[in-house]
Amino acid sequence: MTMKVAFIGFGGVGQALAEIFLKQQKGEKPSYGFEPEVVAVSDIMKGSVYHPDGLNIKELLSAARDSGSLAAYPDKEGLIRGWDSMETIKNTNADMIVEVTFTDVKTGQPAIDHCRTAFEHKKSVVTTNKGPVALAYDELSQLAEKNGVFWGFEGTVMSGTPALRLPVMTLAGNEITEIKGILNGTTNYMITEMEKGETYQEALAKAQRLGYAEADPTSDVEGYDARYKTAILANYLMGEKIASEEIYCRGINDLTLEMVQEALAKKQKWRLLSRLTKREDGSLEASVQPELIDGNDPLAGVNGPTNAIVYECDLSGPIMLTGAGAGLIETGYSLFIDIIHYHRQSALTKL
Ligand SMILES: NC(=O)C1=CN([C@@H]2O[C@H](COP(=O)(O)OP(=O)(O)OC[C@H]3O[C@@H](n4cnc5c(N)ncnc54)[C@H](OP(=O)(O)O)[C@@H]3O)[C@@H](O)[C@H]2O)C=CC1
Ligand SMILES: N[C@@H](CC=O)C(=O)O
Repeated sequence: MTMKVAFIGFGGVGQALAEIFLKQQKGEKPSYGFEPEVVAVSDIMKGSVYHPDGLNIKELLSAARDSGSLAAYPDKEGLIRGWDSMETIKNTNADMIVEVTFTDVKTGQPAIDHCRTAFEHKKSVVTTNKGPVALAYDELSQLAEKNGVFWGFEGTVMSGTPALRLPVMTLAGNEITEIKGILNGTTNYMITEMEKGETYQEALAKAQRLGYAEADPTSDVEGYDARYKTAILANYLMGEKIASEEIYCRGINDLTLEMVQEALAKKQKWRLLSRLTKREDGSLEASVQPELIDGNDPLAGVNGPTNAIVYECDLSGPIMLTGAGAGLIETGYSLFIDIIHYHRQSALTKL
């Protein structure tokens, strides 16, 4: 089955998913029941192209990478240029919108409007953008359901590591009473580099070069990115509504090389930890802050952009999941997981 896809935003993560589609087209990956046809890309700086019969993925990637502009994408009869994100969502024949614009930690926009418009036009969405899930989960999930379309957001927490689908699907039947984890790749990478002797600024610059950091890295270092992910876990996994701003939040911006080295000398480590605990009355206590942990703690062994999460379950006991927390291919893969699940789900409902 052909799936017509439109990319809204075409930065590192969007391009990584396009690479995976290219592998699928070349037969280097199985079809998993669908053939992706990229019909549109709309990016605020790189420009926009649309062709109802599909675009050439290799040429899209070359244009974006070699010249930084889709103006370099070859002309073809029927090609439309210049549609902004909303025009692309509303007017193209795409049935799957890949929303991969930047995460805005204050308003969640324009991504919330992108999702809302897609659902109102009966188009499915996969996204790695944390804003819509952290700030508008109830409204958007109801809108998607009302319009009979799919909304996937696995990559919003721990990129390609299935931190959302694993507890919902595989740990079904448990009550999750507590979650703790390292949920930001940039800061964990920075702390690990500081353990090796790099300064805070050197470590941040490297994390940015490697594609781990947000467009505005203040979100990473001041803890807001981890706070968003903590809100997503609360809303989606623990069934308790908690607004992102209700979560106590302190980042790693006060952590110095000396503090990190001093901890190491005492066989301890600093880690930016997110915590969610269910109180007796069912409400949640939530925080994000740097914590000093013992060198023997399993979370102390989680290094670099790798993240980890521990789910305290009433029946199975604690389950720890560890894997990539950031990274372009890994996050592009998270979108691919969502799309595969969407196709499996659609196939089942047709039975
Ligand atoms: N990188 C990672 O490891 C992870 C990223 N994420 C999330 O995935 C999303 C994408 O990340 P990433 O690809 O790394 O980020 P990038 O900054 O590389 O890409 C975002 C792209 O969206 C474009 N854009 C911004 N606003 C608009 C708009 N209104 N309409 C169309 N395009 C727009 C940007 O344009 P320009 O830059 O030219 O202004 C840029 O090309 C983010 O929300 C991020 O939080 C989630 C998990 C991990
Ligand atoms: N900037 C984020 C990217 C993934 O969400 C991080 O470093 O974790």
